[in-house]
Amino acid sequence: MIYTHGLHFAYHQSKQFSFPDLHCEDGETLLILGESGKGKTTLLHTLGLLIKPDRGQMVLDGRNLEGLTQKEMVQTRAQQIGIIYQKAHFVSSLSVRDNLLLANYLGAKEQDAQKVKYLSEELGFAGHLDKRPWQLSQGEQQRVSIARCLMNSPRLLLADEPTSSLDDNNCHKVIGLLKAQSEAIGASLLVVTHDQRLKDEFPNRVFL
Ligand SMILES: Nc1ncnc2c1ncn2[C@@H]1O[C@H](COP(=O)(O)OP(=O)(O)OP(=O)(O)O)[C@@H](O)[C@H]1O
Repeated sequence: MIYTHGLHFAYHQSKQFSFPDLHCEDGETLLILGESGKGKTTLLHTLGLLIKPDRGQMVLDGRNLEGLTQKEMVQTRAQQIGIIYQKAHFVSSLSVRDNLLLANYLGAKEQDAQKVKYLSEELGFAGHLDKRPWQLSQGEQQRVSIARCLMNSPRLLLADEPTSSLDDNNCHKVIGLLKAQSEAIGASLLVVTHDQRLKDEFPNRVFL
C-alpha cells in the first residue's frame, strides 16, 4: 500500500509542483491523468525515489520514505519498486533472459530462472529469451520490460505512459497484463498518462 501527503517538488523557483494526495491499496490500481507538462513524469520519478521531494510524506507498506539516504533510496527502489518507462531501456549486449536476471542481481536477490520462465510464458515472449532485446518488436520489448519490473515481486509498480505508442488492441492487452500481474503479486499499480483511452480501465483516478 502506498500513500502520499502534501508532496511538493521544485526544479526551480518558477517550476514548482504541489501534487494531490495519493492512496493505493495492495492489489489495487490508480490512474494519474494530466496533460503534457503537468508534472506526471516528475511525480512518477518522485514516487520511484529517483528524485527527492522538497516536502511531503510518502509511505510504502507502512514505511515512511522520508529521510532515506541515497543508498537506501537505491536499495528500496531495486527491491520494492518496479518502474516501466515509456521506452524500455535494456542492456543491449545481454540476452533477454540475462536482462531479466539482472533485475534480481541489482535487487540483491537470488537469480530466479523459474520466474523468468513463468513470466516469459505469461507475457508471451518465451521464444525470445535467448535473443538480444533489440531483436524484438516494440510491443515485445514492452512486455519484457513489464516482466523485468516484476522479477523482484515489488510492492509498488509505476508505469509512465505505457500505452502512448500502442494501437487500441495492444493498449488494452498491455494494460490487462499489467493489472493481472500486479494483482497476482498484491502490488499497488500506479499509471501516469495523458492517454484518455485508459480512463475506462481504471476505477480510481486522479487528475494533475
Ligand atoms: N530536469 C528538469 N529541469 C527543469 N525543468 C524540468 C525538468 N524536467 C522537467 N521539467 C519541466 O517540468 C515540467 C513537467 O515535466 P514532466 O516531464 O514531469 O511533465 P509531464 O506531465 O510528464 O509531461 P509529458 O506528458 O509531456 O511527458 C515541464 O514543464 C518540464 O519542462
